[in-house]
Amino acid sequence: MTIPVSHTPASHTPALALRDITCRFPSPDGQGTYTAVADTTLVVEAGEFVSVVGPTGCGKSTLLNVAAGLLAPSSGTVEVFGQPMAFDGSVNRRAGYMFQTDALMPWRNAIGNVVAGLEFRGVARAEAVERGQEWLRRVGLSGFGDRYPHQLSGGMRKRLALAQTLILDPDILLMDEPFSALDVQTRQLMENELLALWAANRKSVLFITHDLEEAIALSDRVVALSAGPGTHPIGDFVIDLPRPRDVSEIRMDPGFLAFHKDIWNVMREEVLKAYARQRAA
Ligand SMILES: Nc1ncnc2c1ncn2[C@@H]1O[C@H](COP(=O)(O)OP(=O)(O)OP(=O)(O)O)[C@@H](O)[C@H]1O
Repeated sequence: MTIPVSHTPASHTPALALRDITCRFPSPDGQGTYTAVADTTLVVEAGEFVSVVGPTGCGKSTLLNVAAGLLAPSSGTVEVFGQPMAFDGSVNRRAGYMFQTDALMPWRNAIGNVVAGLEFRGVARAEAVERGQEWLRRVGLSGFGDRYPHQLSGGMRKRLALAQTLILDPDILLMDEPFSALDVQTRQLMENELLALWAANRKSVLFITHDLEEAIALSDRVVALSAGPGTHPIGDFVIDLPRPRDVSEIRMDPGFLAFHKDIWNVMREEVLKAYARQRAA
């Protein structure tokens, strides 16, 4: 007998759905509360690459932390593939993370870093190493397995961190300005590598960046946020530029320039507001 698992086709269930999220923090003077994010709904469909852009300090990382299960919103709900997130101290187990600063362990060599997550999950050493070598190959680091993080360049460390995240085969990738510390050329190489890996095995991606060009070059959709307080989406743009994309070539595409103009028109005032507030603080 065949038991139906679900009546809802998987493609109709978003990978990630943040609904009516508000996040308040104690205000810096300790006298009241600061509403960083207000009534924000953000949905990432299965297999979709969504970038969130917004002025500095607007609440991008706050939203990512909510999606990761690391921060309980003051109000609102989060669903991961249709399952409500409990915010009971457990993180979003369907997600892998990549932050601005990588999470490499300096005392482990490259292969040791790549397999760490598998080992924590109880995968036998031999199998973990075999899969780790395969991932080092995929990110162009075969032959570097015995190097320690300090012996690798910034770009190599990023590729290692990417392998460390992807080896666990997360359904959702949460990325917070992962390439912002890299020089422009290395950054574009990494962005292309990320797109190639994503195209090979469509994960759902929520990518935070303050760089509008990076957002347009990578994404299926770009969500622009207002300045804080009370940050909320002010624009949602479907980026229907052709794929596969080369991030440096796509920047010359007239369609790219049109998206840049449209989104920047929406963001300009918010960026100026955030800048003025930071100067006044
Ligand atoms: N744990 C916290 N306690 C108090 N205030 C916080 C906390 N986390 C974030 N904030 C405030 O919420 C606002 C949004 O911060 P967040 O880091 O999410 O912004 P961001 O858009 O990621 O910034 P950036 O572009 O500079 O990385 C800021 O004003 C920040 O000071």
